[in-house]
Amino acid sequence: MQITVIGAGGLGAYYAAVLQRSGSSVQLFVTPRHLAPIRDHGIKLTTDSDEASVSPAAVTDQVRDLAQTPIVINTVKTYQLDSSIAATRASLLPDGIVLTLQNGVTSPGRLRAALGDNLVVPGLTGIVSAIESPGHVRQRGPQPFITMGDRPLGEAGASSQKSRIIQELVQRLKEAGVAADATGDITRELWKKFMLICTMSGVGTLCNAQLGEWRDFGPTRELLLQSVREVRAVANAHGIMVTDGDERQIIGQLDRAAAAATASMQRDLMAGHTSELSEQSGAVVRLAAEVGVAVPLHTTITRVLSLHAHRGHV
Ligand SMILES: NC(=O)C1=CN([C@@H]2O[C@H](COP(=O)(O)OP(=O)(O)OC[C@H]3O[C@@H](n4cnc5c(N)ncnc54)[C@H](OP(=O)(O)O)[C@@H]3O)[C@@H](O)[C@H]2O)C=CC1
Ligand SMILES: CC(C)(CO)C(=O)C(=O)O
Repeated sequence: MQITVIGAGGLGAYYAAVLQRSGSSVQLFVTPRHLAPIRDHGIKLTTDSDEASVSPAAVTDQVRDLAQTPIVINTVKTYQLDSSIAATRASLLPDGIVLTLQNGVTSPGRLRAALGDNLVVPGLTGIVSAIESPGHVRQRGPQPFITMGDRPLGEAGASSQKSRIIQELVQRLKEAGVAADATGDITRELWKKFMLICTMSGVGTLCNAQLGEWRDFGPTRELLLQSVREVRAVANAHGIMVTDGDERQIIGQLDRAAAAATASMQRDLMAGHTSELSEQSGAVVRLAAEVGVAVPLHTTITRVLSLHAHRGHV
């Protein structure tokens, strides 16, 4: 099966490599700094137990060179989404699908607005992976997973053609060693992950500490609980049925996560890089305003961290 992956960062290089290695034909669209390393040496994939080099079937940084494929996986960061639209459109067959894997809840709608209806399949991934240098990706920890919608965003009944493509992608990911599935309730799953990531990113950066320190200290643990509750309140006010059980599940995941963990947004802000703040706590604030829900903690996080972003570091 032919699959286009947009972006060769932590997610894109990892998924391009494992899909190509397990027999899919991957076309990889990259920014110029990734082109020569991957074209000349393939993707070097380092995991806790293994090291391999995999050459994608095709790699390019030119939209005009892209072939159309039935599946496009968009892995750029949320603040890079607009710049990736031309390549996403050019690499998609008219009856194909685009899978989004960004953290947050806004990417599927943004891509749908740009590309049109019935193409965009929202998804999320559990993985810890990062680029060591262009062409070299390192994945740590347990087996990655991907959960995706069982139909494109906004499509009422699943069209059999699109359902077939989604099931085929799930199968290809499983063959690549990824725990993949498709669900009829992807919006709820996205919001559950949103509760987790906004808390890790927002409270972690505000505290300027590793997860274990602020999670287990009474006063800042209150912020963890408040953050999860605020995001859930926004979800519920938008009609998304995130439950008490979901809330407990997310708090449990935060409690079990490694004490030394930090979110990528925290690391980005600390390093003075562009961050996903506006699509994490910033999006919580915007989405809360739409439904009249008060989110004082995420408002504070957004305001304080935007100062850090403006200054160039935490
Ligand atoms: N990495 C992880 O462990 C996880 C990440 N996520 C989410 O996944 C998303 C991606 O994260 P991650 O992979 O870590 O981010 P990275 O920054 O590592 O990767 C994004 C890549 O996309 C490239 N890119 C940007 N614009 C374009 C474009 N127009 N065309 C082609 N490529 C482009 C970037 O190029 P350049 O390098 O030149 O900037 C970069 O290599 C984020 O939303 C993140 O929150 C979710 C779960 C886990
Ligand atoms: C879940 C987690 C923390 C893993 O990388 C993440 O998505 C991020 O750092 O942005």
